Amino acid sequence: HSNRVMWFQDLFPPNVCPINAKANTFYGIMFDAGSTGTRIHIYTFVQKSPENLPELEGEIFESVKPGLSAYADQPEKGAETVKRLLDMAIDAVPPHLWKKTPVVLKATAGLRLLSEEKAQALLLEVKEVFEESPFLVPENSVSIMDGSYEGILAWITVNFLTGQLSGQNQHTVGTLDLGGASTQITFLPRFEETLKESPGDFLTSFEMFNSTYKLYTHSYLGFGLKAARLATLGALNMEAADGQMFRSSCLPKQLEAEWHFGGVKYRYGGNKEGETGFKPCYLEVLKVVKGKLHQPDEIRGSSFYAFSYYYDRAVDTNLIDYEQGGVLEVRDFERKAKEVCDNMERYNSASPFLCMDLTYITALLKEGFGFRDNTLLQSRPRSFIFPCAADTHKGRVDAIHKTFLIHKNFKGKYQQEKKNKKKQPLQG
Ligand SMILES: O=c1[nH]cnc2c1ncn2[C@@H]1O[C@H](COP(=O)(O)OP(=O)(O)O)[C@@H](O)[C@H]1O
Ligand SMILES: [Ca+2]
Repeated sequence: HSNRVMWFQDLFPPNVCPINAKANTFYGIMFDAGSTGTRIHIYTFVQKSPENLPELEGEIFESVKPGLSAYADQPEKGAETVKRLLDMAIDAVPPHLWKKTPVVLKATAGLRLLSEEKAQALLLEVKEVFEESPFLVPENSVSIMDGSYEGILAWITVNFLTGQLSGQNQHTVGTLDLGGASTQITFLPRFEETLKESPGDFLTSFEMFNSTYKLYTHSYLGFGLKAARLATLGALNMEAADGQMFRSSCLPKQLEAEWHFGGVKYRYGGNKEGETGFKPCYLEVLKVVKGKLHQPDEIRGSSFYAFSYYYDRAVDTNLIDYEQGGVLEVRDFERKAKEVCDNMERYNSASPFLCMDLTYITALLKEGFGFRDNTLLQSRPRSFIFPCAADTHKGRVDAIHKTFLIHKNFKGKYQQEKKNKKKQPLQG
C-alpha cells in the first residue's frame, strides 16, 4: 500500500501538482483508442467551491501498442489490452470513489477504417470489460469519436490552456494534428470569405463560456502518417495484401521488410534497380495528396500549432527540442526531407520510413493544405502547456483535450453548419 502512495507522489510532487483525496476530489477515466496505440488518462479534479468549475489537478497516464484496430479479428484480445490498463485505475482511484468515477473510451481513425462489423465487435468487448469493472459506465461510454469533434477538442485544448479563450483579446491559434490514420485541421476563420467558400460540413459552431465559436475543422480519414505510407506504397485498403511486394523510391534501395497495420500484414521494400531520393519520392507522395484536400486561402498567412507526428518527426530530426518543442517553418520539413532522402545510407539507423514520412509531411502541408514555405508552425510537447503531465509522456500534446470529454461542466454542445451547397468530392 505504501508503495502505491510513493509512486503516486513521484508522478505529482505535492508542491507542483498537489493531489490529496479530499471530499471535493473526483476522478475520471478516459481511454484514447488511437490507430497506433491505446492510452489511459486517469484525471483528478478538485472543486474548490460549489460556484467554481472543477479544476484539473493531476493525471496518470499509460499507453500500450498496438492500437485496438490491430485486433480487428480478435476482439477479445483487444479488449484484454484495455482491461490491463483499467487495472491501473483500480490502484489509482480510492475504492470509495470507484462507483462515482466514470470510464469512457473514444476510438479514432483506426476503428473508423475498419468495417462496421469488426469495429462494433471490438467496442462491444470493451463495453463488457467496463461493465465488469467497479467504475461508473455512462450511456454510450464506448464509441467512435466523430472526426470534427476530434478537431475542435484539440483546438479548444490548445487555446484554452494557453489562455486564449478567457481574456478579451482572443488571438486563437489553429491546430494541426497528424495521427496514424487520420489528420485534422482546425482554426477560427477571421474572414467572411472563408465561411462562404468552405464546404458546409467543414464549419462547426459550438458554445463555451458564453461565447459561440464557428470553427473550420475537418478530419481527413486515410491521411494520417501510417495510412499515408500505405497509400504511397499503393497498398491502402488492400485486405488481401499477402505476398505482394510494395516498392517505393522513398525507401532504402536494398530494404525488404514486413509491416503490420490495422491487422493486415504488408511486404514492402526499396526500388532495387530504379530511382530513390527526394525527387522521385516527392512525386510518389504527391499522388496521395494533390487535389484531395480543401485549401482555405486564409491559412496561408497564419501560424498553426502542430502536434502528434508533426512533433515526433520534428524531434526525430533535431528540428526542435524534445522537452521545449519549438517554432519551425514548413520549409524546414522540406529541407530535412531532402537531407534524409538523398542520403538514405547515412540514416539507416533511423526508421526506414523517415524519408517517406518527412516527404509526406512536406507535401501534405504545401500541396495538401496549401501552406506557404514560410508558414510558422509551433510544435510543443504536451508538458509545455500541461505541466502536471507525467514524465512518461512529456512528448505529447494532443491528449489533453480528453479532459473536456469527462469534465462534467463542459457540455461540448456543437452543431455542424448546414448549407445547401453541393458536397465537394473530398475525402473525410
Ligand atoms: O496521449 C498520447 N500519448 C502518446 N501519444 C499520443 C497521445 N495522443 C496522441 N499521441 C500521438 O498521436 C500520434 C499517433 O496517432 P493516433 O494513434 O492517435 O492515430 P489516430 O489519431 O489517427 O487514430 C503519435 O504522434 C502520438 O505521439
Ligand atoms: Ca489521435
